[in-house]
Amino acid sequence: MLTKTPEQTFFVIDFDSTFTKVEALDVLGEISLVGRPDRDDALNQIKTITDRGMAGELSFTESLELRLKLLRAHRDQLPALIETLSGKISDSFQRNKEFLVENADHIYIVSNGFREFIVPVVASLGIKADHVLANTFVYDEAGNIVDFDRTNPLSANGGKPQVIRSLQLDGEVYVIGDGYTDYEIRESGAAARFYAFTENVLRPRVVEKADFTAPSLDEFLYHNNLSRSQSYPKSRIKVLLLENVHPVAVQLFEQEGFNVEIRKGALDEDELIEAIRDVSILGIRSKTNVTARVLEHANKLMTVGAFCIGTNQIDLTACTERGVAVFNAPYSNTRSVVELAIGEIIMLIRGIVPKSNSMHRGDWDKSAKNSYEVRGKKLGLVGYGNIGTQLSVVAEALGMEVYFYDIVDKLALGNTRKCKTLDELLAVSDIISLHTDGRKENKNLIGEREFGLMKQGVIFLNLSRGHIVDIPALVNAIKQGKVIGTGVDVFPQEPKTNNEEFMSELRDLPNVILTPHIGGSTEEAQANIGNFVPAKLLEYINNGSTYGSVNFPELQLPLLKNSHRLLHIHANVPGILARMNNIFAKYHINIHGQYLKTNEQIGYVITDVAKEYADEVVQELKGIDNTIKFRLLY
Ligand SMILES: NC(=O)C1=CN([C@@H]2O[C@H](COP(=O)(O)OP(=O)(O)OC[C@H]3O[C@@H](n4cnc5c(N)ncnc54)[C@H](O)[C@@H]3O)[C@@H](O)[C@H]2O)C=CC1
Ligand SMILES: O=C(O)CCC(=O)C(=O)O
Repeated sequence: MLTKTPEQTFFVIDFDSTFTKVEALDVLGEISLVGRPDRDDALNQIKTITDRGMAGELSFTESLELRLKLLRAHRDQLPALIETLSGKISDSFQRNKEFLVENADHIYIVSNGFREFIVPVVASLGIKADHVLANTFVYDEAGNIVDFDRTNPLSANGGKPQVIRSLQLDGEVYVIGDGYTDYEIRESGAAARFYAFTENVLRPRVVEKADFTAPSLDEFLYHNNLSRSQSYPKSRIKVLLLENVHPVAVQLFEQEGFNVEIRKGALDEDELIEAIRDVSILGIRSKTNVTARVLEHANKLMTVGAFCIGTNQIDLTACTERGVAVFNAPYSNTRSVVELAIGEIIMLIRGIVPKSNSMHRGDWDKSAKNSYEVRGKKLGLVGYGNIGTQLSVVAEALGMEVYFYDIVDKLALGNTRKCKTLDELLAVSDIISLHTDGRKENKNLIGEREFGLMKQGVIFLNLSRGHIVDIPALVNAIKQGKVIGTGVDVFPQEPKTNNEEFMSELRDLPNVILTPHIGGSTEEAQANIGNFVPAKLLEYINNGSTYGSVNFPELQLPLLKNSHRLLHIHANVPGILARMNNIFAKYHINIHGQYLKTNEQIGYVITDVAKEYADEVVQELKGIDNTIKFRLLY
């Protein structure tokens, strides 16, 4: 917390890699050296000199001299530099423009860079030109940048403390920067605190020396209890992404300023318990089980994103009881599964797998025996949801007769025929493909009895969930020739990572295509999911919206404007809304908007209120019996 009021505190901010994400002279080099044959070499040299300067191997003046010589820059190139840098302002600075504008009298940019580009870039966030302390270029008559003003203390080592002292600021000085020269201000006594800014670059030597680390400006503002755009700094919110989710998801969370940890494989229950303790947002795919036991240790968990369709790996009831909202991607990979199913059906009905295998052994067996077209064959779909329906459309386009069975009464698309019972579907189909969801009741949905009902020589596919098929029964049916072609993508036990061996009785059986749960693993599907799920999670975190949640009452909320948003999750018992509104009435709170939605387990109440209210309001809302979780957003 600030020991002095903001009026008595001055904020000194570094420019390169702090206010902006980049080092300006590197960017200038990319512009000024365009078309030069030695461009790459010169850019590398510039970077090396910068690093040597930072490591103390060169004096700052020397490093500047050398870099300017290599840059061979011209005054006319500065507008392009300014434009590029303006697009590279650090995210947390952009988010907190209001703070910067409101406190402009107390903010100084102190940099070893150059005023010519710093002033216009920082002006866009309200920083005053006379509060920018930096070097200036010297040009020749033709406008070439040939030198720098050597009388400026910032062109030499130790310049920053010197210029800050010369300002004679009447109050405490807090420095925010990424470099050693920023720490030197504090070391020299010219500042009371140094915050190592690590949003763009983390220099261990600097972090080690800092009084505090600020992964973002939000963190600095939160730490000092100053006005900010985020009620709680995102850098304090930990996101754990498992099972190799697409990099675009990582990028989306990082852009928002979250603290993101990624792991390639799935975690077992004990590993997840260990990893989840301080996690607020968890991202998984199909192999990580989020059990009630895991949730007991997940005190900070707000939301889980299943980067896939199936959510049977998540104990949804336990999540709801604990106020954890779960989201998935119900459509993003459906097309990929459909394409794989169609491909496999054709390969299996033609017996391509054994033919290809014998070719690899050098055998040439050109024959039409047991090879068929799909046209006119009866395809039976068990489960007529998002995948089943798409598959029916594509299969009909190939001339197949499609039948389906679903426990819910579904509209038949095209010429598809609805079967009244599973038995009816099993008996009529030449090819059977499973597309039910993974609910527990579907365990061993297809077993000995069901294989017995199928036609002799049926083709059988399971690309849905492993536990839906009794594997020994399937193995039997294959061995007895009942099933003559099989495609299986999902298994009751799947390896957690690519390093584990796949164990199954289905290995080494004839005309069986085994795939490692990759029905939805295409570049397109994974990129779609990588964008879709974070968007849902961010809407929930930033706005409270639960639209598309698989376990929470769905609320699509308006954007928050000039209000504070109070989010109250409670067990669905009578009287909670009345108790909340009594508290609002007691404290004369002006309500801007209120939204309530319940499901069997919980109620979710969002109240937008005027920004000024007593601290006790939040405490009393949290204290209502049966409250599960409370959050405040602004
Ligand atoms: N192999 C892979 O990589 C992928 C697998 N999947 C899995 O595919 C399956 C289907 O996905 P979607 O079509 O998106 O799901 P969905 O939820 O849209 O459709 C499932 C359908 O199955 C029906 N159903 C449930 N139990 C049934 C039963 N016992 N008998 C008949 N119908 C039943 C439901 O009423 C629903 O219409 C899911 O299990 C999903 O997890 C999804 C994507 C990728
Ligand atoms: O890609 C994955 O990890 C799982 C795909 C899947 O089974 C699903 O989307 O339900």
